[in-house]
Amino acid sequence: MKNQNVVVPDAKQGIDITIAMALSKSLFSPVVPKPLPAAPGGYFTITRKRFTKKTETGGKINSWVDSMRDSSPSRVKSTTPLSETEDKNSWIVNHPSALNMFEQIVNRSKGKQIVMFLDYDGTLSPIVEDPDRAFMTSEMREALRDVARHFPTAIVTGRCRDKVHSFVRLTGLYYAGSHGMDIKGPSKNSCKYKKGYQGVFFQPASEFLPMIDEVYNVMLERTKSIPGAKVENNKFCVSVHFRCVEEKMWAKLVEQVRSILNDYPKLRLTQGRKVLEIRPTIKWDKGKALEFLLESLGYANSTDALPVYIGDDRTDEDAFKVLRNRGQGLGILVSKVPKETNASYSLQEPTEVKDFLRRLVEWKRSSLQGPCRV
Ligand SMILES: O=P(O)(O)OC[C@H]1O[C@H](O[C@H]2O[C@H](CO)[C@@H](O)[C@H](O)[C@H]2O)[C@H](O)[C@@H](O)[C@@H]1O
Repeated sequence: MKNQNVVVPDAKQGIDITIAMALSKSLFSPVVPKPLPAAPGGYFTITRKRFTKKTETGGKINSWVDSMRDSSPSRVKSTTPLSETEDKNSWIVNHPSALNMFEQIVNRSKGKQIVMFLDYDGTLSPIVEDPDRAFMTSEMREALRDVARHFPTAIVTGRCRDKVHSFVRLTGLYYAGSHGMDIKGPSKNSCKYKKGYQGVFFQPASEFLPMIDEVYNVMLERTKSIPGAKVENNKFCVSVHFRCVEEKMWAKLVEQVRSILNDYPKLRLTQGRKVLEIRPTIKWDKGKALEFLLESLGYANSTDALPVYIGDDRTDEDAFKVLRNRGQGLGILVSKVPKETNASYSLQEPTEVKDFLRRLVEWKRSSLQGPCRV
């Protein structure tokens, strides 16, 4: 065993690394983030100790495989046994539909600048089997384009930034790829949000690039014998998809990932929707990316902004948590089923996200026109 704590990063060290890298890598970013508080990671992470013990004692690998079955945040657990309908009812009371609560939401934005943060997969595009074909509808693109015309807007995704850009195909937005480890703002000319804007570019994990490339190639090789497994190079992280892998092969897949982690102690493992993600141990996630972007926009500690974050995945919980802890802004979880979440509102699926975005634009347009005059 080379390393004992691959998955749970040393928070203090992570912050130091992040800041040191921000300062030392001569990034073209005009914005260097202040040290951020070490919030607990919101990932589903498996400590190396637990992972190893269970796999090496044989047979216990099932517990890991069990967790793979439930790739999204776990369903709400209650101490009082509730029927499924009651469970769903109480959840929806606590996480009402953002469409039904639209008036309340825009009322909260009075006198504030709404800043939109949107996850990609499962939020702007429906979940599909082939990650390379997770396209947005043209209606969604239109709604997103209109939103970005009226509000500062960022796409925050686990995907490689270039890939998500090729799906979204819109300028004038911030793109935060690789779970926020690759942030690029709009070009100077296409940015309408900030006076004197000089561009934003931030890659807190840049030193991991060669390692991630290596791991991607090794992982490709090691998963060749597992039908349906797909390995995706997301630049600062590697995704190992098991959506199309037969369940009986999951244990083998986990073994392959585990052997990689043994060889690369500076990497950790997290889990998304039917996907295992190998990423650097630095303390950086979608929540940190959200804070960084708010700061870049000039809303670091400001009460003048209302950040709205919409996402469907476990990794989006880091951003929901940041909003909850700041007591500012609102998180909207995209889900058809009750899930444990730090979000305050819900939407069922990407089509509802599109409706919400459209309503925001309509509301903004009508508020710009002001009251009707006769
Ligand atoms: O942060 P996100 O934008 O939600 O990205 C997270 C991962 O999304 C993609 O995988 C997921 O969507 C695929 C297409 O619908 C689906 O086939 C897969 O099962 C999902 O996990 C993407 O391919 C990953 O690289 C992202 O990390």
